Amino acid sequence: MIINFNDKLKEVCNSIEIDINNEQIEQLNLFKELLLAWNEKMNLTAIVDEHEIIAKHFLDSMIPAHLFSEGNVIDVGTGAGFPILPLKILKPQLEVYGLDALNKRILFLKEVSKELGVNLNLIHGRAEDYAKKDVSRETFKYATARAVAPLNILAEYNLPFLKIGGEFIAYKGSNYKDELNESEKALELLGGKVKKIYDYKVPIVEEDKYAIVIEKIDNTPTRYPRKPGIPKKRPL
Ligand SMILES: C[S@@+](CC[C@H](N)C(=O)[O-])C[C@H]1O[C@@H](n2cnc3c(N)ncnc32)[C@H](O)[C@@H]1O
Repeated sequence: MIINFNDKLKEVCNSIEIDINNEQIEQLNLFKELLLAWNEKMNLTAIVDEHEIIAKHFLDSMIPAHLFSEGNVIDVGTGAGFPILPLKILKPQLEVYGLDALNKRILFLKEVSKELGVNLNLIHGRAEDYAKKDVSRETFKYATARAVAPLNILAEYNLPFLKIGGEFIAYKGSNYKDELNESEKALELLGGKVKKIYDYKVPIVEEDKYAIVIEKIDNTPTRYPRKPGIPKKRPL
């Protein structure tokens, strides 16, 4: 099977009614090339097959882009930049932040954003620490997370960053219903409420995915997030 990346990018953008121009297509291509090249030297992603990288990283990150309008977004556990970098390329009006506990991934993203000419703010640190800081606490319109932790843990990482009315958009797989059931208490404690669930299929791999949109309806009590490691060890 031969996949034409550019055709897939156009197809996906067409289906979500977002315009994509040649410059954006070039940026996504360059990002893919840099990811493939750097991944040979350091562990950026466990997925190595190019078709899977296109589908599971790029297209999966892009399809929910229409859920974002404008404002600032923090991607918690951004890793090699998914979903935040494809989102920024598709929606340049977003002010984007990528946070990760692993510095080598942040260094990779510094290099990529420089090469692409994209303004991506990068923070090396843990969500539990960064969400306590005045500069970041309850200051974001959107928070995202993909492949980082189950939803009850993610809620404690992400909801403290949001201002009231903001949205946490969690990229999830078919296990999302169980994760949602186990997150009821966490959402209530942290000031979140499920607003909608957007379901989609990732082309090429034909995988069912779900973007869970959780609205921040109340301030998060200052005791959350708890100390680094505690949300994972003792989920709410
Ligand atoms: C499996 S990777 C996923 C990366 C990317 N979001 C994706 O979808 O490809 C998970 C990332 O989350 C980061 N991470 C996990 N817990 C974190 C925390 N508490 N604070 C910041 N980063 C965290 C890890 O360092 C890792 O880079």
